[in-house]
Amino acid sequence: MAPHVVRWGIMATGWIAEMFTKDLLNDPTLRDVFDVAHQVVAVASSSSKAKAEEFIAARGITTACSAYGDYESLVADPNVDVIYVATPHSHHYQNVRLILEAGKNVLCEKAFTVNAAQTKILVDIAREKNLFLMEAVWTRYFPLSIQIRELIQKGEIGEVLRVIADTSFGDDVETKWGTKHRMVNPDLAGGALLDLGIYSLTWVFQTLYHTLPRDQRKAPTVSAQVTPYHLTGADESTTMLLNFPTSTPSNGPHPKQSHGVAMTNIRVSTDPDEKGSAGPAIRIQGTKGEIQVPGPAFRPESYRIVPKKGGGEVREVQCPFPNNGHGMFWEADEVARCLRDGKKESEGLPLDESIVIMEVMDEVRKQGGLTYPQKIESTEYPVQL
Ligand SMILES: NC(=O)C1=CN([C@@H]2O[C@H](COP(=O)(O)OP(=O)(O)OC[C@H]3O[C@@H](n4cnc5c(N)ncnc54)[C@H](OP(=O)(O)O)[C@@H]3O)[C@@H](O)[C@H]2O)C=CC1
Ligand SMILES: O=C1OC[C@@H](O)[C@H](O)[C@H]1O
Repeated sequence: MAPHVVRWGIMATGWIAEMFTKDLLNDPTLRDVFDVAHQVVAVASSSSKAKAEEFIAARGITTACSAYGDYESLVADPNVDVIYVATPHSHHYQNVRLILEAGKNVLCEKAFTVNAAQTKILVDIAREKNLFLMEAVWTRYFPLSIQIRELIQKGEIGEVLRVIADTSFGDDVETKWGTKHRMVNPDLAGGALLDLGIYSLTWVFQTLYHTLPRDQRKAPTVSAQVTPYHLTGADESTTMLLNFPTSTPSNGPHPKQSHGVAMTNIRVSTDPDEKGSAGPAIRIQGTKGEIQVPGPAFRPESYRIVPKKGGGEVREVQCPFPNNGHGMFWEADEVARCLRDGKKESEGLPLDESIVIMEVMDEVRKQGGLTYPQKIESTEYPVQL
């Protein structure tokens, strides 16, 4: 049977838009996907039409593809099924709302928005208008993540009681990021938490929360420490301790709760010598053993199942990225299947889970005194940023 083809519009022409588009153009059959396929039919740049044209040419797109010099024209294009939003997180609320108001489906880069209030409004609008909406947390859709979630659900490592996840870059922050780059610029909702901490939280949530039946998923309590970057006030280091209550009785005498330790830092690294000497970026610890995942947390290539002493051999599982892909095609395949099947959200990251994670980040920011300019925290629409 012919694959279901989804027609994509790309909003913005920066780094991740390039990576995502390359993956859309990667032949799905080379990753054993035969039921869906992708076409890039429009690209919009807020800078100029020429920039969108250059992007299309540089990606080698030879099928019909419109170039727009503003985002409004993209959302009005009747040929587009779904728009991928690749602007800085400061702009996601305004951009996604523009798309939803125009009646189109959306895949929006992480972090979904600046705060939970913005996410909730977008979710409400998508639901009211019966549109598809998904936060583009690509890591969730890797076969590696799916396998690990299934192993946990099958009880491979027993009851999971603690997860430690780190997503940290050991950068010379002043030299590498200065004050204007989106990584550290408060006007663009910069900082470690929203950019990288979301991956540590993804690991904590996809193992301790998402693996439970929906009616047993409960928001965690949070305690956090935040260190501001002295030049801009955006966070350069955030450490979070999450406590998840569980409603099911434990299989032993231990307490009915699990802990997540989610860390992010842009001055010290998960992997300082880039040889893995520091050990796994993620440890998922259960009563029968643990699963270890070498970093980076956003794009791991392997994992290890380490049974408790006497429980069997250590097993190493490699999860390569087919055809030199970046790995974003798996989330795109998920979007295509949801659209084909008439689903309005993805099971891999339901909208209510995105909201809970945004609420956790709100609480972390509150405890750490991390604020952004009112203009980008606002739920007002439309606002020119
Ligand atoms: N999933 C992943 O692995 C990754 C996700 N990301 C996420 O993607 C988003 C974009 O990141 P990235 O591509 O690295 O960023 P870039 O700065 O490379 O690109 C952002 C693009 O957004 C558009 N834009 C619109 N308004 C502004 C503005 N005021 N300032 C800057 N850019 C603007 C520009 O495109 P134009 O001029 O064409 O409109 C710009 O090129 C972020 O939310 C980030 O968290 C980033 C990296 C990796
Ligand atoms: O989402 C991301 O993942 C990859 C990192 O290199 C990037 O800074 C971040 O935005």
